[in-house]
Amino acid sequence: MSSSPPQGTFRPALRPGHRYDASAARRPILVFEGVYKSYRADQPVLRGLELTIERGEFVFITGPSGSGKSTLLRLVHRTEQVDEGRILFLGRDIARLSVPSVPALRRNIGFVFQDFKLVPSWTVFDNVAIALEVLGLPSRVVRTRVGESLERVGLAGRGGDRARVLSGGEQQRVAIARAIVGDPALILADEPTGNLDPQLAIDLLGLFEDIHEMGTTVLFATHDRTLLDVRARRVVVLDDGKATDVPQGLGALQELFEGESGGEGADVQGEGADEYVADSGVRGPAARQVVG
Ligand SMILES: Nc1ncnc2c1ncn2[C@@H]1O[C@H](COP(=O)(O)OP(=O)(O)OP(=O)(O)O)[C@@H](O)[C@H]1O
Repeated sequence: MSSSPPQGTFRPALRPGHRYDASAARRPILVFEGVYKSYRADQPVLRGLELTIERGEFVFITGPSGSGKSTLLRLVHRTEQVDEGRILFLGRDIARLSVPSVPALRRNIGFVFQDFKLVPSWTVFDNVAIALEVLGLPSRVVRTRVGESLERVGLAGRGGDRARVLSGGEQQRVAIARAIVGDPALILADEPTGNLDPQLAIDLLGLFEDIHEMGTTVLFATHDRTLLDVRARRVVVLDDGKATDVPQGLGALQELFEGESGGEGADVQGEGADEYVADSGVRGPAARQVVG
């Protein structure tokens, strides 16, 4: 049922035309119930995964390479579909959302990728603005909100620069600005610091923490042990297709990380526009502009 939200509250809108659902806003933001996912029948990735994320949490998702961290995030974003089980976003089963409702889901979710997925030849401003332009917002609103977002990530005044002239850390800040410009309830970050040196990685983590402080739920997938040690946070380990909470300070992470070699390389300047548009469920003239 739709009604007016109290001032300053989160406005979940999971169906086109439904601007606010008061009961949805009280539910855990994400519940995984018996989730199974495999890409090949003989290699299941998630096997009956159970996990609840409350609104306002900051949760690290970690685990060995290939344990399914990216898969889990992609299932939430409906880039992949569960084989069995349910993922409830504010009480609604993501797998059961109709195709026209998927963009509404994604409007509530910002996604930050390891390889940034910027368009190198575009300006910083345009790389962020695209997330709002595809929603058809007036250019005056887009200008204001992009300016605010760039300020939040420490890039005020850089809007006119081409993305390709920015450092890796700055490019990831642009990607974060793009993820938050729509004021999402949830940020999914998939190894967002994997291409950055250790100090930059810690700086970037601080930025995600600032965003979290403003009320956004953050799911941060990483196998960078250093980041997990920066501050006591909820840490969920994926292994054998299941999710387990790791008690802080019990040395459990030590065992997990033995033999792990840290982040993998990726193409920083990779052509990201097509994937971003595809991932965003963006269609229509703006999408053609991006892809073209
Ligand atoms: N689109 C796909 N098609 C086939 N197999 C896939 C696909 N995506 C992932 N996989 C496989 O599923 C498993 C889990 O991959 P995923 O990328 O989710 O793990 P991860 O924990 O994020 O790994 P990493 O830490 O190395 O990034 C891996 O064995 C991977 O090869």
